[in-house]
Amino acid sequence: MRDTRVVGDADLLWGTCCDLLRDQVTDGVWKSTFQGIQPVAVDGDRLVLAVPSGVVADRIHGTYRSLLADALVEAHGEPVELVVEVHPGDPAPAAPGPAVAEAPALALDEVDEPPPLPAAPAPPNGAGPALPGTVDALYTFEDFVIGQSNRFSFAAAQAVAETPGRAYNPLFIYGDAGLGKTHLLQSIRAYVGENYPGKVVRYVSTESFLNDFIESIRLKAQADFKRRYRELDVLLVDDIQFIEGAERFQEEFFHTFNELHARRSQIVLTSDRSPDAIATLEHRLRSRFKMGLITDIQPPDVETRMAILRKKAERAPIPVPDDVLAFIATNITDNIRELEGALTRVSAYANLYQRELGVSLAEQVLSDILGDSQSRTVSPAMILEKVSQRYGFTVEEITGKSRRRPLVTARQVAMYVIRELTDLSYPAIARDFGNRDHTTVMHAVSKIEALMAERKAIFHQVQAIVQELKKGQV
Ligand SMILES: Nc1ncnc2c1ncn2[C@@H]1O[C@H](COP(=O)(O)OP(=O)(O)OP(=O)(O)O)[C@@H](O)[C@H]1O
Repeated sequence: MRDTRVVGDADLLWGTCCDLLRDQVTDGVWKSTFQGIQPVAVDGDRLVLAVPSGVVADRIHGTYRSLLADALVEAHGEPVELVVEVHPGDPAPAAPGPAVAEAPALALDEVDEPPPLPAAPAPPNGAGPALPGTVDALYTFEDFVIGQSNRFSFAAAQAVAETPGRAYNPLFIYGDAGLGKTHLLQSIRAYVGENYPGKVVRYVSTESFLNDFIESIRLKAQADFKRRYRELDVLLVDDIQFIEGAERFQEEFFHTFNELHARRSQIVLTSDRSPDAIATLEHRLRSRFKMGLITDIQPPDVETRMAILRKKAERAPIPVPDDVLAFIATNITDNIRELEGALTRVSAYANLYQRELGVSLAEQVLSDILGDSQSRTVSPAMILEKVSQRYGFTVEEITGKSRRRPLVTARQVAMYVIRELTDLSYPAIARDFGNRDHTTVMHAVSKIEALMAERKAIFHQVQAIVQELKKGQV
């Protein structure tokens, strides 16, 4: 039983500790050991954690003992006595729903310990353990701003979430990068998770799906792979255009699709282009993609941009007046990520320096960016080079595996800037950083966003990198 009197503090302490740990372990270790841990209570300097199995408890007492102790000291300010309880099958209380987290798709060279044992018996609905406050929870239908440009896609996504497998099957949503496709997919996942606790949902990026397929062949575990992707009620596949050129995977996906469709499981696909524009898509797969409903998302008009900013401003560190939002919405026109980045910078600056947030301050903070924001194309290579110059690490170090603290910050800044200034999706960025899991990039982006409002050094580093790139100073 969770002690409700002190559990809030425990969540806070453990959440901070997780932020620190997440940067220091591989994705494999994170998922096999730390992700399923739940804070139970904190009492003075004593923290009680629930772990899903004896195996995880052993790892915490053994291999990760000092790592965890250091993170707890840093999070709490002084040493913490740790009590570990084994709670098999304890569902995550703050999980957004029973949806299955993205398949681990472990790149085996990233795992610095033997492949993990299943951490806990899965609850009947297939729920994976989830952490309070994971970035995915940000994406819900409630947070999605509806406008002319996305109304139809939103309505279709909501319809399939409300009646999975009954409305349109498959639903195929396409549109340029950064216009909200991932947001809609994650919203379906959260909605079904909340409203249909019995249904098994899987969200997966096409790259992870493909990795998983390749691994299943390598490990001769195809039966397991089939079970993971075919025994589902809802399959949500992001960025399906990456299936282009992967012939064997197209064949496999064709059979997966047919089986899911035959059992009336809902399939939702997103892509940066229509099925007809995916060049090397097998004919039979193309016709499957077109047999349900196809919707597209266009760049938002100024009212929608304004409304998106207003929504986003609810999470800003200080209130942002409407005229500042209008200034940003009129000056940044076709890229929602850049729109959000501008708001983050302006509100972070006003918060850090306790300045009144008005249009003139916004103009000042964004002056260099606004000059030619539409014209200059910034590539990931240029961003990595710039981050490398500023932090004094080589590009190989920044995209590599070492988890030394200053290097991790440089890496997270690079991920943040790439996400904001280029069209690359989370999985595509993750691939450029040594085939990491895309959730690592999501985590880095939200972490840097938060740090910009708290630490002047980080704010100025990001600001300088973005401005210099925009001015073409490579
Ligand atoms: N209509 C909207 N309302 C609120 N936020 C939005 C909307 N559209 C996009 N966003 C936000 O813009 C950002 C980019 O959206 P998202 O990642 O879903 O784009 P995408 O189309 O999946 O692009 P990519 O495939 O490149 O990742 C996210 O932070 C998302 O929450």
